[in-house]
Amino acid sequence: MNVKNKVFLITGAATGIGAGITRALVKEGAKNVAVLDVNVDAGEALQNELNEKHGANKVLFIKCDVTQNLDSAFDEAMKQFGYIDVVINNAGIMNDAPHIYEKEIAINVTALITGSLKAYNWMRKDRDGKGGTIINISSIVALFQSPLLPVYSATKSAVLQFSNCLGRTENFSRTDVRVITICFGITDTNLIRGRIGCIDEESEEKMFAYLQKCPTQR
Ligand SMILES: NC(=O)c1ccc[n+]([C@@H]2O[C@H](COP(=O)([O-])OP(=O)(O)OC[C@H]3O[C@@H](n4cnc5c(N)ncnc54)[C@H](O)[C@@H]3O)[C@@H](O)[C@H]2O)c1
Ligand SMILES: CCCCC[C@H](O)/C=C/C=C\C=C\C=C\[C@@H](O)[C@@H](O)CCCC(=O)O
Repeated sequence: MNVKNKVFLITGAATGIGAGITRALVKEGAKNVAVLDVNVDAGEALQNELNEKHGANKVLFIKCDVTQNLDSAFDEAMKQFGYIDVVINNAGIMNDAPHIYEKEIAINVTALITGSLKAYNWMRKDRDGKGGTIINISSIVALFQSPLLPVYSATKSAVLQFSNCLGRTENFSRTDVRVITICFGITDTNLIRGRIGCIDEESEEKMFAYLQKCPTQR
């Protein structure tokens, strides 16, 4: 994809993969990037770092919990930049613990679908838009059965299936909106550091031991 002079919105981009994508986009000549995240300190630090390096107002941090104020945060980005060419739904957590998994589904699935449909309705050329691209972040665990992360894996399979269905040729040909899914493998970010909540203690111990052996932990 040629990113030059394009406007991007990316959720969960204050740290990790999203922050890495943001850095790469501005380096490659993106016009603007709206960074949405709940982590205000990291989001503002990224905004300030990249604006100092690449020019004022290149990156705009907007505080956003994708389960609470996604709609108004997307509207704020649109108001600031006038159009969004590419929306990247990247915000995600990995925690299958009994008291957290519903939040995991809300962030990884519900908010991602809400963000995709909002972007789709903005961009579709059969509704006054000018086309665009939606990129949804899934995982390699969408593609095989991982015994240690059943809920997280289900959320990432849901992302893949939803995105592939929305992006089908029948939809693309009338809307000019491309929908792309990226299934990352293990990547060294906060997501895989420390202990990860699992469905029970046995799984949590196995997960901890597994991650200790990963090259990213060395
Ligand atoms: N790291 C990996 O191994 C890996 C592999 C495959 C896919 N992924 C996916 O990549 C995406 C990014 O994860 P990462 O590895 O960079 O982890 P990360 O924890 O560094 O980044 C996730 C970001 O999402 C933000 N976030 C969390 N909840 C939010 C909410 N409710 N609203 C707004 N922002 C919120 C966090 O503040 C954080 O900045 C996730 O969807 C994750 O599932 C990660
Ligand atoms: C395990 C880290 C999860 C990171 C999630 C991210 O989205 C990417 C994941 C990529 C690969 C994950 C592999 C997971 C494998 C484990 O579920 C399990 O199969 C390993 C077996 C360990 C054991 O049972 O002792």
